[in-house]
Amino acid sequence: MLELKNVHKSYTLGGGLSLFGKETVKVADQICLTIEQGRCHGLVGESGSGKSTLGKMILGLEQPDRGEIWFEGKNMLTLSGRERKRMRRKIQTVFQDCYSSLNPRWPVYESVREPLNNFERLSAGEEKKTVRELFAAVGLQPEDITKYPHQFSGGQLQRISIARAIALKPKLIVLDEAVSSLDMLIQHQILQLLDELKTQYQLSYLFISHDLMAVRSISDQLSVMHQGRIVETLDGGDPLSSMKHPVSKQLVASILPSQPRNRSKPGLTEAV
Ligand SMILES: Nc1ncnc2c1ncn2[C@@H]1O[C@H](COP(=O)(O)OP(=O)(O)OP(=O)(O)O)[C@@H](O)[C@H]1O
Repeated sequence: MLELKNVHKSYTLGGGLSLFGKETVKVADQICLTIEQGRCHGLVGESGSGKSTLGKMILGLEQPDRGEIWFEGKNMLTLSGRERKRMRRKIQTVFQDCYSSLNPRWPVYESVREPLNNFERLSAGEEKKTVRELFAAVGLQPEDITKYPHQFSGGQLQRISIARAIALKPKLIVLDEAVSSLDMLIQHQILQLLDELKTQYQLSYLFISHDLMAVRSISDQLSVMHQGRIVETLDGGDPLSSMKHPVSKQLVASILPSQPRNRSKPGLTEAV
């Protein structure tokens, strides 16, 4: 359903006035990645490895320097503006910071209806009914729609961000650190909700996180990123025991086991 073919992206750091001149950083290097319909592809890697940039290129918020991004049989990078807009509604996102998608001065109803208002022609009554249904789908009460963001907990706000993301019945959702700011229990509940919605709406996810355990718990496939490259992709089985690349093993080693005595020592960097 989504396929990235040999995608490259670099950023040039340092302006013309910089004492150190310009430096080019590769954030996507020969990226090939496939996400099938109804499946969750997890993307894990250390901070700065290029995960978010990859998500932004899929969302059309950043342009690759080279390569192709195919979605439902069309190369997104060669579409006309109108066609791209039509396709883009099928790819939505949920970020870590739910405040960025929810206007603190609006009742949450306004934030969730915004995409419907932009893309669908619904009457006021239909719109309200749809928003109420979306709230129920993410486990919130229909009467919550009149409240403001400050009246919700972090977990409830993330449910509202998810309601907004599924409002246009997308095919793919890019979840960028979507559960990272939540405590373990709420994280578990949101992951469970995402899993249920995946089945209910036949959704595909790109689930980006630095948290290997969260990625492992929801993903059907898992890729490890390091310095702009995908160094390993695992499909099926327990990724923790099948990982072979030194970077992946280092990620596994960095998970704190419940018994401190069993913690492995980090320090695989020299093998990378
Ligand atoms: N707009 C930009 N201009 C210049 N450099 C950028 C820009 N966006 C990201 N970068 C750099 O690109 C690299 C990859 O960033 P990116 O946010 O994609 O990594 P990440 O793996 O998602 O990290 P994190 O887990 O910390 O969010 C980093 O070195 C970052 O500083």
